[in-house]
Amino acid sequence: MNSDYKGRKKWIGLSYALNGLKEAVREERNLKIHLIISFFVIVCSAWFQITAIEWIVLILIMALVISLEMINSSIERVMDFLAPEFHSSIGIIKDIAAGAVLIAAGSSIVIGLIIFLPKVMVLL
Ligand SMILES: Nc1ncnc2c1ncn2[C@@H]1O[C@H](COP(=O)(O)OP(=O)(O)OP(=O)(O)O)[C@@H](O)[C@H]1O
Repeated sequence: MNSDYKGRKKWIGLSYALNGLKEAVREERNLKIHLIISFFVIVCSAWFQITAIEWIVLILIMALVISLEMINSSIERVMDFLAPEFHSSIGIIKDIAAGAVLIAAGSSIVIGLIIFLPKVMVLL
């Protein structure tokens, strides 16, 4: 019975996580943009028949960007809920979270160029 409860709790936890994902996709504009870009990257990767290592690197960086964007959105909501007033400390907290997304997104552009630029050059 105890293990049955634990099993049910695990699935309930997963449904909460999926609910969070659904909410973020529905409400967060930047996340939608990241998802659309990721979709095009996947299509291009399949078209260029990239190697397994290249797939792994792209999947990791896309997952990092999307995850950080969700954490950034979560921090923004926490701050808006706890401290809706305008304050420079709140601004800095939000800016730092947005900076984390910027680092990952910037790295993803560099990785994309390293992988796809030589393949595109061959076509020209
Ligand atoms: N309460 C506040 N006090 C001070 N500055 C704030 C406050 N709320 C937002 N800001 C500033 O505005 C920026 C954007 O914050 P906002 O909560 O509007 O996020 P957003 O427009 O959804 O941004 P993002 O594009 O990162 O998702 C913050 O990074 C911060 O510099």
